[in-house]
Amino acid sequence: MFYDDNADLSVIQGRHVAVLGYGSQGHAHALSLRDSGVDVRVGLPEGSKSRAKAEAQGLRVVTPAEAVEEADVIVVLAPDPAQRKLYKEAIEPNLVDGDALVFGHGFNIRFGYIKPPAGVDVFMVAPKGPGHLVRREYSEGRGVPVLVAVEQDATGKAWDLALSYAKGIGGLRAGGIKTTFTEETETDLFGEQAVLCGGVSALITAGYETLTEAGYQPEVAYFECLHELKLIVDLIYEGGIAKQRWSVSDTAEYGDYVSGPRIIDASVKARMKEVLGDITDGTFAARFIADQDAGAPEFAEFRKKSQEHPIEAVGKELRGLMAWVKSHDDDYVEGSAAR
Ligand SMILES: NC(=O)C1=CN([C@@H]2O[C@H](COP(=O)(O)OP(=O)(O)OC[C@H]3O[C@@H](n4cnc5c(N)ncnc54)[C@H](OP(=O)(O)O)[C@@H]3O)[C@@H](O)[C@H]2O)C=CC1
Ligand SMILES: CC[C@](O)(C(C)=O)C(=O)O
Ligand SMILES: [Mg+2]
Ligand SMILES: [Mg+2]
Repeated sequence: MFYDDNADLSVIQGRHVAVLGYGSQGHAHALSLRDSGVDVRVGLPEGSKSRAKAEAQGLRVVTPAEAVEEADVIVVLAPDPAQRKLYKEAIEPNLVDGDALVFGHGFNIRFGYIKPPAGVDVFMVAPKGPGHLVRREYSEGRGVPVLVAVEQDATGKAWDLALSYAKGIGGLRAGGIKTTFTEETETDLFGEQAVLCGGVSALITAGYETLTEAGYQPEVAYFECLHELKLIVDLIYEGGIAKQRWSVSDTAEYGDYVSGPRIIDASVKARMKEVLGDITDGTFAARFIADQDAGAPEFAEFRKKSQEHPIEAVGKELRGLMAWVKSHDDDYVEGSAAR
């Protein structure tokens, strides 16, 4: 594990950084690096709706090509499917030997959509958390753990720079782990699909549907299967699964042992292995990129269907009645997954 004492902030402070993209991760990296005393400019296309936000937050915005030309550390934080074209059009023509190309996730390198030239450093600092929380934690003096990998060390100094960058966004306050682009990409895609996003969303929805279809009140089902999850996860975050079992009733703990494995049984684990297989052999990446290249019709349909689920309407109403449950993010539009 790497912590703040293992990195020298002056390394990244001595470079010129271009953050391309100002979404979930882009705004967090750009603002936290700026607050860590680093020279940062943001690269966004003319007409990008993020331009006004970055400027309002005190950052200088230029086009991606101008940003790459000015800088010697180029951070690729546009959406994964947009990175290939961004690289071809704005990054590759303006890269010079000695520059560093930085990623927040290894997708485009792991699946071969981007192939950097030999003379540049290529590294990754991948926060293990959503960008809005990466920024929130940094601002509150804490951090989100990061995975750090060097794919290409052209200058012989890529590790020092990568760790310095990780310190600049607050990642080494929480801890950094050395990894590879392959390990980060495959575990990250698996985690978000099987557990953190796909698995949890499907579990919540199935629980809610089971209760409401049996005639229980939707509001009771929402509190039981969604709202209380945060309170339970807070205990797991603080003290592992054991602490959750320490706080819940013996009735709940016994029911956990009896019924948990009936829900998440060996067949679920077998399907998790299939999901991991689709990730490692490139099936998932190819399906995602093909849909994006076709204008994302499958993605749009998935989003529409999930946003129309009754759990979202019930949740909106109930959250509106709890003054303390409010979004920390001014630009979040209630009920929409789109950024
Ligand atoms: N979201 C997360 O929390 C995490 C993301 N990552 C990784 O970080 C990277 C960025 O993901 P994320 O933050 O979700 O991305 P977002 O979807 O939030 O990125 C959107 C931003 O990118 C801009 N953008 C879109 N196209 C371009 C382009 N061609 N050139 C420059 N900017 C562009 C958008 O501008 P506009 O407003 O005009 O659309 C917007 O500012 C990915 O590699 C992802 O896997 C890693 C860990 C967690
Ligand atoms: C869990 C989703 C994630 O991998 C993340 C926030 O870490 C992502 O790609 O957004
Ligand atoms: Mg992740
Ligand atoms: Mg991810």
